[in-house]
Order: sequence, then structure tokens, then C-alpha cells
Amino acid sequence: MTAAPGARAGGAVAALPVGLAVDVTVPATSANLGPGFDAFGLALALHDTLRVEVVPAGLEVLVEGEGAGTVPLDERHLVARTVLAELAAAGMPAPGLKLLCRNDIPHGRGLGSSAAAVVSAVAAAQALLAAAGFPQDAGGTARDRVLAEAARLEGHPDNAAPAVLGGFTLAWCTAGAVRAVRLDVHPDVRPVLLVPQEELATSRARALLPETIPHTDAAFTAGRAGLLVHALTAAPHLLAEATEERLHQAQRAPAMPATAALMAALRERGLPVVVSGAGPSLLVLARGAERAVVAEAAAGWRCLQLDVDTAGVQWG
Ligand SMILES: Nc1ncnc2c1ncn2[C@@H]1O[C@H](COP(=O)(O)OP(=O)(O)OP(=O)(O)O)[C@@H](O)[C@H]1O
Ligand SMILES: N[C@@H](CCO)C(=O)O
Repeated sequence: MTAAPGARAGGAVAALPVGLAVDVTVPATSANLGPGFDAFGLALALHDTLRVEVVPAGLEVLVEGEGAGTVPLDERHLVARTVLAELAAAGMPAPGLKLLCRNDIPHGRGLGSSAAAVVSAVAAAQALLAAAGFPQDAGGTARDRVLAEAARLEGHPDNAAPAVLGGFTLAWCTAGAVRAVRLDVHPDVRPVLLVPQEELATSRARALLPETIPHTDAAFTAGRAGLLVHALTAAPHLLAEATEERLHQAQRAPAMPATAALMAALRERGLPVVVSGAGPSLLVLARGAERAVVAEAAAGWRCLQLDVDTAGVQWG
């Protein structure tokens, strides 16, 4: 974080001072993990970085990497829009902003790009406000506040929680508040992402879900979700069974036939594979030598062997 002359620690200033800047790094996330629909998520060591600087006037958005040439470069840009809204809500708009977005997280592939964008924007806005001496809400840490606000903006917390906290997260809402716990993944688990060329909007994938499901399918999935917590943290040999579910992947298969076909082929080999988020990427919770099996079976797919991100969003 770069403090500009005129920013006073602990004392409010009339407007964000020109020259104030913040750098943010945020991980990709894979939501659901099979049976943990809208609740479980995993942070992965694939990151977007964001620099936000207060300038005398205007809005300049520069994008490198994923999204360059496709996302809008004005107030409609998801990160810019969110930073501007957060500052306006606090009653302290900046005279002008310059954003530099360096993106490694592919968009529209079920890797939490929109959650990463929102989390990085909320973290940047809160960091700028804090550096300018703007009073913070009482209660909770800065990270708690970023999670609460990002989950509110996203609508569900399963990507926002691991993007903020890192690791394997279980998130839920109670009495209108977002809650999340973070667990450590067993060190034998070596995630592999299989990323196709085509995108699938989350909104389209959600429209494919049925209004209701049979009680037997709910019971099956609840049991597997419990097992998955044990398998992912302590017993990875159970991951193939623990990642089975009956709530969403088969229902969405018509929108991603290549994904469904590869998933079936990997399952036949006994691999613990799930659709990542709303798809169409796949996540394999592989162990050791299984990574090579995945790479061979998924020839032609972009294959990313990634560590778990254990830190979550970072700013400074
Ligand atoms: N870093 C970013 N900067 C600007 N816009 C972004 C960024 N990331 C995502 N978006 C916007 O969000 C859209 C993708 O959102 P969507 O929710 O469909 O997919 P996702 O977040 O990649 O996947 P999922 O939520 O299933 O993990 C992009 O097409 C783009 O409009
Ligand atoms: N749980 C969400 C993740 C995508 O944001 C879904 O599968 O629709």
C-alpha cells in the first residue's frame, strides 16, 4: 500500500488523496466440489492481481491476460464498478481512479473469476478507505468484512469464501449473515484443472437446475458432503466416492457435453473428478501419480496442475 502525502493515519480526510494506491492478489476458486453445492469451495494457486491508484480525475482501466479485449474498460468493468460502488457507499468517492488488472483466471469457465474480481475490488476499496483514515465497522476483521460484502454482491458465498480465506471452505448464511470455516486440505491431494476453450455463463448453468429434487437424491448428496469433508482433510483414498452427488452435474450436462463425456471417462478410471463451479471446467482431486493419468486421459484439454492456495486474498 502506498500512502500519499496528506493521508493521516487514524484521522478521516475529506476525499481519497491523489497518489494513494493498493495492490491486491486473489486466487481462483472451484465451488461445489461435487456434493457441496453452493457451500463448499477450494482456493487454487492461480491468481489475478489488481493495482488501484487514486488519480486527479477520470477512470482508466488496463487489462492484461484473461479478459483483455473482451471485458469493457469503463464503469461497466466488474472490478471498476465494484470499487466505485464501495467508495460511493462509504461517502468517499475518489477524484479519479486508475486500475491495472493482470488476470490469470480464465473467465466463464467455473473458476470463480467473477468472485475473484468482486473480492479484489472490495478488498481494494476497503484498504483505500482504511489508509485514508475512514472509520471501519466495529466487529470482525478486515477479512470478515471483505467476505461479508463480496458474498452479498455475488449472491452466494461458495466462491467468495475460499477467495477470501484460502484453503477448503464451508460457507453458509444464517440470519442474513455469511459465515465460513476454513479447513486444511490433506497434503496428498494434488488438484488438476481441465479447462476447455468454450465458456458457459453461470446464469445459464443455474437455469438448468430443477426446482425440486427427490428426497432420496438429497439424502444421498448430504451423506457424500459429510464424507467429503473427511476425505479432503484426512482420508484422500475416499475422494472418488465422496465426490459423488445427485443435485446438479447430471442436470447441467446438456449444456457441456464434452465436459460430461470426459468426466465419465475419468470416473471410469476411478478418479475423483467434479465439475468446477458451474462448469465447464473439471477439477480432479488427484493424488500423486494420478496427475499423470489425468493428463494422458484428457489429451487436448488445457491441463493445469495447481497447488491449493492457502492464503486467500492479499492486499497491501
Ligand atoms: N477479472 C474480471 N474483470 C472483469 N470482468 C470479469 C472478471 N472476471 C469475470 N468477469 C465478468 O464475469 C463473467 C464471468 O462470470 P461467471 O460467473 O459467468 O463465470 P465465472 O465466475 O468464471 O465462473 P463460476 O462462478 O462458475 O466459478 C465474465 O464474462 C466477465 O463479464
Ligand atoms: N455454486 C454455484 C457456483 C458458481 O458460481 C453454481 O454451481 O451455480
